[in-house]
Amino acid sequence: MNEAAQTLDGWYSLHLLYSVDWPSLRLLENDEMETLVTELQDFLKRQEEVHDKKEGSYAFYNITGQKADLILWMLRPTIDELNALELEFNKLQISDFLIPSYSYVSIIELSNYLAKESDEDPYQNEYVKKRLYPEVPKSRYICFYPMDKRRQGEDNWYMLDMEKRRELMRSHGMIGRGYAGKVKQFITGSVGLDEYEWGVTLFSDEMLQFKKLIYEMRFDEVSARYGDFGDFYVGVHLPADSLLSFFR
Ligand code: VOV
Repeated sequence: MNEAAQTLDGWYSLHLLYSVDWPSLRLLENDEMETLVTELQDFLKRQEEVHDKKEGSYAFYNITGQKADLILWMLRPTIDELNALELEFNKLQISDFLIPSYSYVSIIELSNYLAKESDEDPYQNEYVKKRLYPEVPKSRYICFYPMDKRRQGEDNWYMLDMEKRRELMRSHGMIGRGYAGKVKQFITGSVGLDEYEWGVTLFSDEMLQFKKLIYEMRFDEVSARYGDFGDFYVGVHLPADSLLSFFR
């Protein structure tokens, strides 16, 4: 059997995407709208508190285009917590006006392709811990998409030997490093958990940097030959204190 990469697995991840039922929302009286928004703001405040205590993290963005209006991304140590959070969100009044458009279950993942040999327990390494249990930034923009590594005829990622995959991932990493300070990337693995194999969640203060990075990667063999992509979602940060004007 071919050698599988070893993964370090961090927080569980749930991406929830919704479209807003604007015509129904417009029918709400002002006081009803205020109650609904306050309840959602309280939910987001609880997310912020968990984030501050470093017991999880989250992101809330307004999606551009018609595929969805909102993306809520939540990270927690267990899937049970995410399951409970989704239920809590479903019971908020705002959920009566939200139409689910996509969801994605995965886990923050690091592979050992570029890891250095060491006797140290990687889960105790401070750099690794920061990546497995990350603080999601509040950058102005988000870009999220699921993807697979191709398994088609001669182009089968899973049939490449470890050394070849290592070499290819090195080249992938070098391109990514060129965007240090411009784009922050989070890779979540979902083999056996969802339809795609990885989720790519990117943050930047400049939307154009997503296009530049992803375009450059398309010419790299890992993406050019072995990448298959799902739908792309991009959006703008939606701060909790702007929600009343957003929905009204
Ligand atoms: C800021 C950009 C950036 C940087 C620095 C970066 C670096 C790295 C490194 C060093 C590693 C390997 C070790 C690890 O950390 O796991 C990875 C791993 C991975 N990546 Fe990446 N990636 C980036 C960005 C980045 C993008 C934009 C994409 C989407 C590809 C595209 O064409 O749209 C991507 C995909 C992935 C995936 C799916 C994996 C897991 C592959 C697997 O088979 O296991 N990635 N990635």
